[in-house]
Amino acid sequence: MDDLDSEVPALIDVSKPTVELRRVPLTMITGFLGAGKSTLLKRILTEKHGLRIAVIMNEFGDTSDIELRGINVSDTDAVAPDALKQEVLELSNGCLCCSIKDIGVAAIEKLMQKKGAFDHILLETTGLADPGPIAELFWRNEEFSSGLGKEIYLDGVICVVDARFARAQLIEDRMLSSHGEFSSQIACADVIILNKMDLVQEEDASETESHILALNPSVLIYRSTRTNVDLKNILELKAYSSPPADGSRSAVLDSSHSGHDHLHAFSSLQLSLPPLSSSQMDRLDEWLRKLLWEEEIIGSATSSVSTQNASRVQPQVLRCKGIFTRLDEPDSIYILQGVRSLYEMIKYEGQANANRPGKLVLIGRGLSDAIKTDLSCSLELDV
Ligand SMILES: Nc1nc2c(ncn2[C@@H]2O[C@H](COP(=O)(O)OP(=O)(O)OP(=O)(O)O)[C@@H](O)[C@H]2O)c(=O)[nH]1
Repeated sequence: MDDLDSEVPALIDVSKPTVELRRVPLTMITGFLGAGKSTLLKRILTEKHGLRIAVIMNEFGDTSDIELRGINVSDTDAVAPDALKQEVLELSNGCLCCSIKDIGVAAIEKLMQKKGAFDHILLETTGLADPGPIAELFWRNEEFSSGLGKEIYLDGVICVVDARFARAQLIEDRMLSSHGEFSSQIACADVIILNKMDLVQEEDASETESHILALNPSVLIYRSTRTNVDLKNILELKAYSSPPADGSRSAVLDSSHSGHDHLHAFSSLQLSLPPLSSSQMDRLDEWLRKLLWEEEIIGSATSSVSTQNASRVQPQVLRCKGIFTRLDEPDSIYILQGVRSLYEMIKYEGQANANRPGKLVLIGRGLSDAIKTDLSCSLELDV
């Protein structure tokens, strides 16, 4: 991927679960044009839900017409460069609404000056944004950990999907020679709001859900009309410090989807792993580094598709999640979370695992069964 960091990120020591106390959770909202992101934000900014949420958006758009008496525009920074000018509306339901042109760390740093005025941050991205690089901003790399990471943590990525047009959009994305943003948004999401259910039949919605799960087997999907989901389902997810959702409902997708008809399309791979020995855990870590950092042709799609240029395709992992157990540590589980080239493995003690099997979920491009074989060989497992 062109925008991947060329430098190998340092692996952070995360042997103890990070304490999330006092840090403010941040949720990213993505979704294709017209899916219902503004509708969701408007709801949050106007409804009485008792939550103090700060919403950051690129610029006041549909929500600028919120007719609330006594709206108080404060903190307009007259000397800041255009991109950093931020307006904060303090709303009567306790929310803060912020507008900034360039969403990024600077916008959040500025918002954090109002710390204490809110308990959660929602960050809206534009309909065409690939959330991957933005999510990476909030990853616990060293720079983030020593700065803004002390104040906020990425709680999860929500994607609002138009139930009426999603299927067509996904099919269109598959035709592209490079992946489309829509697929990328779905691949990166922890929760999908399947919106505009009033416009579709049940069977269409189920089919769309299958397409979504094929791309991202561990995502949670909530159906909605006018984004009327319970906010509890999208806030406080702790998606980056919890194991992947039980993939049982997406079992159909497992490797069957990876032999996809188009090499450039996103797909997912789900691998089951037995409890591992300590040396297998070391080799797993080595293998992940090879896959995520070196982008070697571990499992190029050549094995499933015999086209001449297939050997040019390298696996590119956008998101990985996993849960592993160790034979020598029956009271611990290890959770893997990764966005693109950054990943971490967190050990949770006091979790009787009864040697339950582990699993690894990879979401990206050019994933094929050859990756499974490569991992099995590395760990000396029977395939
Ligand atoms: N029928 C129907 N219309 C909806 C629903 N949710 C939102 N809409 C309408 O769909 C249109 C687009 O909704 P927005 O919330 O503006 O979508 P958006 O994702 O913010 O769009 P962009 O800002 O262009 O990316 C608006 O006219 C909404 O009123 C729904 O559940 N059903």
